Amino acid sequence: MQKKETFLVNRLKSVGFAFKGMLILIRTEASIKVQLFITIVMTCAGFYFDISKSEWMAQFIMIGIVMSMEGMNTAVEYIADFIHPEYHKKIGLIKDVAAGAVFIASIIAIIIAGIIYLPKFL
Ligand SMILES: Nc1ncnc2c1ncn2[C@@H]1O[C@H](COP(=O)(O)OP(=O)(O)OP(=O)(O)O)[C@@H](O)[C@H]1O
Repeated sequence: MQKKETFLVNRLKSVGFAFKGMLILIRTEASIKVQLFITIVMTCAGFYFDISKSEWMAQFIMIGIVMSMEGMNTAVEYIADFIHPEYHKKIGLIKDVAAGAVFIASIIAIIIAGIIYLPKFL
């Protein structure tokens, strides 16, 4: 019983730390702010064009992937700046690759948005 409570308390604490991390991202990262704005716009567009259940799912999956990738990219940037604050070719490469991962997700998100919304204009 004691062990189970400790496990639960630890899980709750982890959720608290994760929530704190999410707030830090929203408060400090310009890209996350932009993505949140895009999320609001796309949600309004979803209601306006009355998109289907599967279109809502595709839209939110892509929003989730892009924003999570952005969060991981920020974490990589923090690690890189912490372990090597000075200029280094390898740090540049590491940051570029992490940013590239966000870029891939963003391109797919734009393609999915095109698949959902372009037919509504044609
Ligand atoms: N210490 C470094 N050494 C070498 N190149 C670096 C270094 N820091 C940044 N760069 C280069 O500058 C680019 C931008 O890095 P920066 O840390 O400013 O990210 P950012 O543009 O602020 O990203 P985000 O908008 O996602 O926060 C990197 O992708 C890399 O090419």
